[in-house]
Amino acid sequence: MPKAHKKTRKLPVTVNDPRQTHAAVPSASSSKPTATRTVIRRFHVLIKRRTQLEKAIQRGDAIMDGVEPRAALRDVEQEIEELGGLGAYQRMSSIGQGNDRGGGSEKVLIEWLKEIGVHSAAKEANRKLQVLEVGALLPDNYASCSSWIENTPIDLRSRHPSIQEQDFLLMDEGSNREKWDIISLSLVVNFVPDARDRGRMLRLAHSMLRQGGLLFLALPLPCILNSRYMTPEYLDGLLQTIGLSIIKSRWKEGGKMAYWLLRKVAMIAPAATNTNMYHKKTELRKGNRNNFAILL
Ligand SMILES: C[S@@+](CC[C@H](N)C(=O)[O-])C[C@H]1O[C@@H](n2cnc3c(N)ncnc32)[C@H](O)[C@@H]1O
Repeated sequence: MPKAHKKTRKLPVTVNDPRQTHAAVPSASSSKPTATRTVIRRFHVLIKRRTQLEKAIQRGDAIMDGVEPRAALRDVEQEIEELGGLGAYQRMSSIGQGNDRGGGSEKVLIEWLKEIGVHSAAKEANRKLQVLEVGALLPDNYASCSSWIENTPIDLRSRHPSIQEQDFLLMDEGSNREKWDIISLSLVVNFVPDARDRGRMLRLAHSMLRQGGLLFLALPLPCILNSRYMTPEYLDGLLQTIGLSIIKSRWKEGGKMAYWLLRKVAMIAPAATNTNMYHKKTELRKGNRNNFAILL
């Protein structure tokens, strides 16, 4: 196994990650927050563009936005490669996590689980909660809770032997149905380039949670406060339609992150709500906004 890097070592963006645990994470000061955010944003743009171009190629489009899709896809893939690929994105994200949030978002989830009594109930029942952590950059985020949480970390690209390399969207729904007590989607839904795949991700999480199970969702705040297609109220309605009821939420104006704790409840009957508004993009706000959307 490659050696863990020292805490203070600076890494160029193109260097592949060492197999890290919490103990081996570079300090937050090892990369400037603005540089980190710029690279992360560029990755999101490139990954979205890649999906659009792949779809255009599948449709057989000769031209997309004035360019030949295959040539444009090659350029996008080259730029992703030059930035260091998914490995560099993950390393930047783990640094950004420290800079922006004072640590990983699992801290928020653990705090909430204690607040709502889930932690003491699990301890009393002497039963470990089965947690599926999607998009895990480190293998040991829940190590401090090992007496009451059994965590299964997965990611598209595993950075450690204990993290399963698995696309959540490709997990077998049948064998995972109602299997999990808690699923964490922290900064994962916004990584998914396609608005319908984001909705599919939330629906799949709902299906994989046991009745009364909990979904932890974390998004960059601009996804809900500065999007043309998304507001906190819209997200609430969409989640209710899926059968996810908000029991906790946290963000502050001017902050960077938004967090929700959602409970799996029965799905709202389609007649009781206007589900159509979640099937196609509807402009909810005008002006200089981003285009983040989730569609069912
Ligand atoms: C910005 S990082 C977030 C990491 C961490 N959860 C956090 O809150 O800081 C997003 C991670 O999600 C992973 N990811 C994105 N889509 C995924 C999917 N469909 N299945 C599994 N992992 C996924 C990416 O590979 C990346 O490592």
